[in-house]
Amino acid sequence: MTPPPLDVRYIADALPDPDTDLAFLLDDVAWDDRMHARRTASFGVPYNYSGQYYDPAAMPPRITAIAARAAEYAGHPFNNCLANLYETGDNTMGFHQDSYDGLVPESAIAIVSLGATRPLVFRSLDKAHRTELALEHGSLLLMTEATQRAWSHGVPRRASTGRRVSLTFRRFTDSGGA
Ligand SMILES: O=C(O)CCC(=O)C(=O)O
Ligand SMILES: [Fe+2]
Repeated sequence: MTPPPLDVRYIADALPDPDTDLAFLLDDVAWDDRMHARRTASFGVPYNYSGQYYDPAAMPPRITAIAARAAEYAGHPFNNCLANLYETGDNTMGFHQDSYDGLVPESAIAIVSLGATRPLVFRSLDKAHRTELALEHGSLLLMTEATQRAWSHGVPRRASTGRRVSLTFRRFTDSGGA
């Protein structure tokens, strides 16, 4: 059986100063504890993510700069950043497809990774195919809407690993995500 096309683009070393970015995110972000699997924070336009409502929040300049870098690779701007903090290997993200409700059609979703390398596992919807990408410190991953339709993705539990932050950037329409 041929797997559906996995239309993703991985760029290693996409950021000029990932160590300082990581320190900023660990020290200065007010992380939200409403989710059990990991801590989160949202910047930019309001967002209904995984059953939680996130108020609009100004993007700190450091995140705006990362968004601009992601925009160069994606070819369009982003107006929301959903940040995920994985403090240990017990912090996870279950298999899911990112919703395009409220997003600009054909826009990319970008994942910037900082800290410990964790695999992002892609599974075809029929579960017949599985592939994984190691998301390294300072990397950027771009995913298309077609990929969300054919594959789910998740960050599984790991026995022993260090802290990781992911920043997921989305481009909402003016009527938005909430
Ligand atoms: O932490 C990651 O790399 C995955 C993030 C993700 O899939 C999401 O926020 O929808
Ligand atoms: Fe996702």
